[in-house]
Amino acid sequence: MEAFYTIQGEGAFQGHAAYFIRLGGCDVGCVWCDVKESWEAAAHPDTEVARIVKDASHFPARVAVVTGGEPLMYDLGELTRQLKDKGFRTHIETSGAYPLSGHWDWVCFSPKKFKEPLPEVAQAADELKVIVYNKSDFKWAEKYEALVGANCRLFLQPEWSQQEKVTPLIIDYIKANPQWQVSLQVHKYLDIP
Ligand SMILES: C[S@@+](CC[C@H](N)C(=O)[O-])C[C@H]1O[C@@H](n2cnc3c(N)ncnc32)[C@H](O)[C@@H]1O
Ligand SMILES: Nc1nc2[nH]cc(C(=O)O)c2c(=O)[nH]1
Ligand code: SF4
Ligand SMILES: [Mg+2]
Repeated sequence: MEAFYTIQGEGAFQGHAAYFIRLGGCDVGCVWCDVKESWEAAAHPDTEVARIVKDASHFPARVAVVTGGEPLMYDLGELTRQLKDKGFRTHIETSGAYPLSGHWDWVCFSPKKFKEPLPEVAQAADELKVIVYNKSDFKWAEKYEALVGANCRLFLQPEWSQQEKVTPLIIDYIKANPQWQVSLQVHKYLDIP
């Protein structure tokens, strides 16, 4: 759908320069999704994997973040192979609703109530990032905390439109459950992609 060089705004790599590769297509249907224009894969032109990787190589950072849409709707073996050949660390942002494919240095798993995630993705997660839209999402976070591995980093991220309401709840929750960290979408505050 698009690719852009920016600062990772969320989670464990927040603040690091990275090349984002956004794949079109998603049927998870999050009511608050901040890239609904990505949902319809056919609305975006196909791009050759080699073209994507060549474009990425023009920038100095060697972290590529594959996102979407839901990137695991595709077999990501070839894309990640070519990125690794060019020296990139490969990171993925996924809801975990489709089987894991590709070779990843970092898996950010953000499970959604709108489409059941697969346990194999929870097991592979390096980072669990739960979006908090209302207070029922803390129970949802705990459900997935129990499914990820022992070394998985744990983040709670306010849903953008609800941040004034839910950020104070997140702060109280993390003070009581210090294994969790807060993740803010800093690119939105910085007004960068
Ligand atoms: C647009 S999604 C694309 C990747 C994948 N479909 C997923 O949901 O993980 C990228 C990240 O943005 C988060 N996100 C989407 N809409 C959001 C919103 N309104 N507020 C906060 N985070 C949001 C998702 O949870 C995910 O972690
Ligand atoms: N700067 C920036 N950081 C991000 N982290 C995850 C994003 C995503 O949409 O997957 C994202 C994004 O869209 N922009
Ligand atoms: S899974 Fe990701 S891309 Fe799909 S609707 Fe939800 S937030 Fe948007
Ligand atoms: Mg985004």
